[in-house]
Amino acid sequence: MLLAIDVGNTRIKAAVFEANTLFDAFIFVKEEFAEKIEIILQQHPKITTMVVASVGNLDPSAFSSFEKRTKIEFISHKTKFPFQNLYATPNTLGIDRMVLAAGAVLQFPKQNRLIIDAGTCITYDFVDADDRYLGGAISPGITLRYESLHHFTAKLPLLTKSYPENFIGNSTTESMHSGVVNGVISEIDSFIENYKTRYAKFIIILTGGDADFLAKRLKNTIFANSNFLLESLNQTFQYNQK
Ligand SMILES: Nc1ncnc2c1ncn2[C@@H]1O[C@H](COP(=O)(O)OP(=O)(O)O)[C@@H](O)[C@H]1O
Ligand SMILES: CC(C)(COP(=O)(O)O)[C@@H](O)C(=O)NCCC(=O)O
Ligand SMILES: [K+]
Repeated sequence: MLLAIDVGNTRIKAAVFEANTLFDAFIFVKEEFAEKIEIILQQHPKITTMVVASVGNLDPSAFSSFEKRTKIEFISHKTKFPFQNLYATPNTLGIDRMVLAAGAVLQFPKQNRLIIDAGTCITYDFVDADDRYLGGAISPGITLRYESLHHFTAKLPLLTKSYPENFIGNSTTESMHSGVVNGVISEIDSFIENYKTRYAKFIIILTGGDADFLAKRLKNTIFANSNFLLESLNQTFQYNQK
């Protein structure tokens, strides 16, 4: 069994896989890391390998106490990926974005793919049908937008995300919800429309902590899967074993 671990900028996500089947999934913060991994290893003693993709600031030494019990594979820029990377700065490309692109290629062969990861940041990644990774976009995620409205102003409160009742916000809180939530929805819909002017056909994968919240409000047909990064980590590992 394999434990896939995705260290994002807000939370750590982990999932236990046997071949392509996901058995169990966990979400926690970095302060809970050692304790949670210990519990997962006790619950699933057949885990032989941990596969890690990190863009967060968890110190790699956090893994050292588990080294004797399982193999630990860190996905890095040196890992083999199933696409040609056309990013002008491949060494600064987020490992999470590379793993998402790999998962899209392995799960959806021979087609154009747009992957949208609505996490701390919203990332857009495009891999064409010839398996060329072209790049995409990075914008602030939903919670980051609420936090920055509060942090960089004197008068705006810190709100938790909520669907606006009206498009035209008729109070401070409604204006903020409309600005953040309708803003993100408009951004994603309009990015997709923009890709459509360049590519006649592509599949869209939506993932990240806000995927389910956003999926029901988006215009385009989208394949929402909050475990897509973890599944892609498992597949990237298998691809490297071949
Ligand atoms: N319990 C939660 N705690 C924190 N963020 C959450 C939670 N549930 C949903 N979210 C949303 O998930 C987003 C973070 O997504 P996630 O994929 O975990 O980020 P990252 O991979 O960057 O750590 C935030 O914008 C937030 O709105
Ligand atoms: C853009 C990101 C901060 C997104 O992180 P996340 O929202 O998944 O926590 C991460 O992919 C990253 O640090 N990227 C490096 C820059 C780049 O991809 O070009
Ligand atoms: K992201």
